[in-house]
Amino acid sequence: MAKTRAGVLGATGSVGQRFILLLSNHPDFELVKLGASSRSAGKKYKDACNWKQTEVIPEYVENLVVVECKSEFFQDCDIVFSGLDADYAGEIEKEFSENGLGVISNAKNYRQEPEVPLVVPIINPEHLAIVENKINKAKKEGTNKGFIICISNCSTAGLVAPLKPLVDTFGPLKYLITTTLQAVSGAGFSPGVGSMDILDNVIPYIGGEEEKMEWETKKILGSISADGLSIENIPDSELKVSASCNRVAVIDGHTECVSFSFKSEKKPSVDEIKQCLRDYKCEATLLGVTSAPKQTIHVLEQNDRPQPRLDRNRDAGYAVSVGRVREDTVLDFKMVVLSHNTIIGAAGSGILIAEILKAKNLI
Ligand SMILES: NC(=O)C1=CN([C@@H]2O[C@H](COP(=O)(O)OP(=O)(O)OC[C@H]3O[C@@H](n4cnc5c(N)ncnc54)[C@H](OP(=O)(O)O)[C@@H]3O)[C@@H](O)[C@H]2O)C=CC1
Ligand SMILES: N[C@@H](CC(=O)OP(=O)(O)O)C(=O)O
Repeated sequence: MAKTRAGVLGATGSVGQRFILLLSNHPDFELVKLGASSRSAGKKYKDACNWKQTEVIPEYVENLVVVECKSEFFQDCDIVFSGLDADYAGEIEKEFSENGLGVISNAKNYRQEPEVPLVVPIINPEHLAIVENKINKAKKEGTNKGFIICISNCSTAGLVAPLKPLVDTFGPLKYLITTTLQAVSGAGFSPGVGSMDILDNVIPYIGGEEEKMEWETKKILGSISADGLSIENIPDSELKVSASCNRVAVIDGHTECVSFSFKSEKKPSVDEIKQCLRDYKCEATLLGVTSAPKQTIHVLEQNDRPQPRLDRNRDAGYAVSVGRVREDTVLDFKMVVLSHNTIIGAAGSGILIAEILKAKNLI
């Protein structure tokens, strides 16, 4: 099958670099275009970018010349991934979608639009039906086939991953409380978190993060409207979510301590919860797409797991790890969740979404 031609916006940043690594040597995609700010445009990628990954820059990417983020330069792309700074993503992604391009974005700008799916591909790929409906309509009517799909906030991705199979099996949640320990790569590279701020320290504030977690959870766990064109969030009156977010001196991998209660009086046992998580297979795995995790959720039994350094790369960062599942003295249950913030929390989710779209012949 012919490779799908891909572009990356914000290619020089933390998420952009992850996109490049995940796209290099990918059997389904060919990376053909890199975009960043006018500061980087015109330079070879290796000169424009302050590469901070533990793997080297893929050889063929080093000499690609970075272009400005204008849709006219990306018309040879079948799909565009965005790791743009949110201050600029709004205008740029809009211009791309208005000019016929499909954008899968890590930026927060369009997450709250009801017609834009907010997707954690191992959890709610069914929300992509909105884009499928839009593309089919555009094909039939010869109208603009551009679209935007948003990837969720990275901490929210880890949070909803174990909750969705539990909700599907044991019914809706009523209360949800989470305290996060978030890696520094989540803050990006420009300016990122200074070493004097984070070494020997914990910062108990990440601007806007708690609000995003509390809101996005209700959209991701929400449902598609009857006309198939938008998402209906779980109403605030049905689910109370409280998040407290902290930055810690970890490079990659967000850890979250999560407590929750079901709405129903009839509660599952701890063993039933663990079994439900172990049995869960995401649609990407069932479709057999390239990056799908073999095991979507790893349930760890050791008392001191999951840990970022030891567990973040399970299934190449596309899986989520859950440990310390136990009864809670205030809510029903509590557990610890770990997810790779720049893979399943960001760029990897973008790749997995594109693989699902490709498997369904939508790109
Ligand atoms: N880091 C993470 O774990 C996650 C990040 N996100 C989101 O993804 C996005 C990118 O984050 P991150 O990679 O951390 O950020 P970085 O600061 O590391 O990178 C930002 C990118 O945006 C580009 N850029 C900046 N200004 C402009 C402009 N005016 N026009 C075009 N491009 C511009 C930069 O290019 P240049 O080098 O030329 O300045 C760079 O490529 C953000 O919206 C962030 O909120 C989402 C989930 C997780
Ligand atoms: N705020 C997250 C990363 C991020 O950029 O999130 P969002 O995509 O919601 O802006 C963190 O600091 O770890």
